[in-house]
Amino acid sequence: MKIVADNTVPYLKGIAEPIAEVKYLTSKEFTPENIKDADALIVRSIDKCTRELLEGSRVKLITSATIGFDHIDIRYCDEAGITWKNSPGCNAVSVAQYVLAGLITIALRKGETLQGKTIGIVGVGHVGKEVEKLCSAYGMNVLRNDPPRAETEGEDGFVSLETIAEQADIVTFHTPLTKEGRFATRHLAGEDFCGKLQRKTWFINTCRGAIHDTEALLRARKEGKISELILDCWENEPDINRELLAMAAIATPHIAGFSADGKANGTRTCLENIEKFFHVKIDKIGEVVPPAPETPVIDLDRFTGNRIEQAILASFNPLVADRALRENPDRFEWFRANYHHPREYQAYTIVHATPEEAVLLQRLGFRIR
Ligand SMILES: NC(=O)C1=CN([C@@H]2O[C@H](COP(=O)(O)OP(=O)(O)OC[C@H]3O[C@@H](n4cnc5c(N)ncnc54)[C@H](O)[C@@H]3O)[C@@H](O)[C@H]2O)C=CC1
Ligand SMILES: O=C(O)C(=O)[C@H](O)COP(=O)(O)O
Repeated sequence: MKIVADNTVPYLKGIAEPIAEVKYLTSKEFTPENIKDADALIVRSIDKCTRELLEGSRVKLITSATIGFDHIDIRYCDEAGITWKNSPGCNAVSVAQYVLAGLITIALRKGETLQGKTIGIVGVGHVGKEVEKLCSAYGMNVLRNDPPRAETEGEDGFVSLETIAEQADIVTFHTPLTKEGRFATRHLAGEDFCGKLQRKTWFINTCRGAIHDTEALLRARKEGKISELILDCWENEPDINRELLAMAAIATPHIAGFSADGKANGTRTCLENIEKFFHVKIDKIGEVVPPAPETPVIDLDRFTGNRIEQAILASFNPLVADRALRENPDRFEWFRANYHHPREYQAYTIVHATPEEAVLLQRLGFRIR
């Protein structure tokens, strides 16, 4: 069997080699010529799996180490008999931890507390549910919007997008990017939505750039309808809008889902998909694990104030990627390919927590000693 894999999928090299010939390519090298004799492709969101790439190839399976699959032309794949798979939920916790870290960063900067603020979550799937878990545990009120779920499960527990615009202090988007159908999300955060914002909203996009309309966002920010922007996803990545970058409170190069844990989950899922599809056994899958954190113990006595918040930011601080991107916006994709993947809370043990601190930190996912 022959596998062609993106050479920036972490923890993959050497794992499938016992059962397949594996060729590693950069995203640019994903050309019809280079993939034509592959049985399976292991891809990331930067590898566009289009008709142009796939037509005439012998590819039978495309497996993406990502949650999103808007880079795969699924209509063409279905037509051509190519099975495609994403990695549902692989980095959902990572995105939720990014959102909480971003909110804490801004709250500390403004001298405000998040407790008691209302966050509106648009799209309550794998990621949205994790965001809800963390924000509720941290003491925030949650409004949930998910029309496809409301339609199948009933309206209870869900509100309209209009209610979110009017009542939420913070709005965070966690939908897939879809361009057609009743629930299409392209430019969901456009003129209409931004026009309805009532509360000098903090706006977060960590799903896909095109769910917001850049011009509408810029206008809402200038008019004060949006007071804080946390942007991980941008229209036209990697060529991002520089004015929006300058206006964002936190700006990162699409790394919200880039925890080491999430990356390992994505890689493992791809390998499991290959096992199932080709009826093979990849013995080394168990070796796909994230490395231990450099400092696995977080001592709260190290911090003079805001000890819980400082512990959270010690595990992941979005300002590191933010500063790098602002200094070199042209290196958007380079930062993503050369990112130092942080571990999630579960990899850290907290010491010297008071009983109250321990309860909250444990609820967020940290270990306590
Ligand atoms: N920045 C990053 O690094 C990452 C970004 N993502 C993005 O986040 C997206 C969501 O991920 P998951 O939660 O795992 O997906 P999911 O499929 O588990 O959940 C998406 C939810 O959005 C809902 N939805 C669909 N259309 C909607 C609409 N018009 N309005 C409101 N809700 C709508 C769906 O019903 C579903 O419950 C992914 O498709 C991906 O594009 C995911 C991981 C990392
Ligand atoms: O999982 C997704 O969906 C994402 O957006 C990923 O975090 C993007 O990961 P890469 O495709 O850049 O590896």
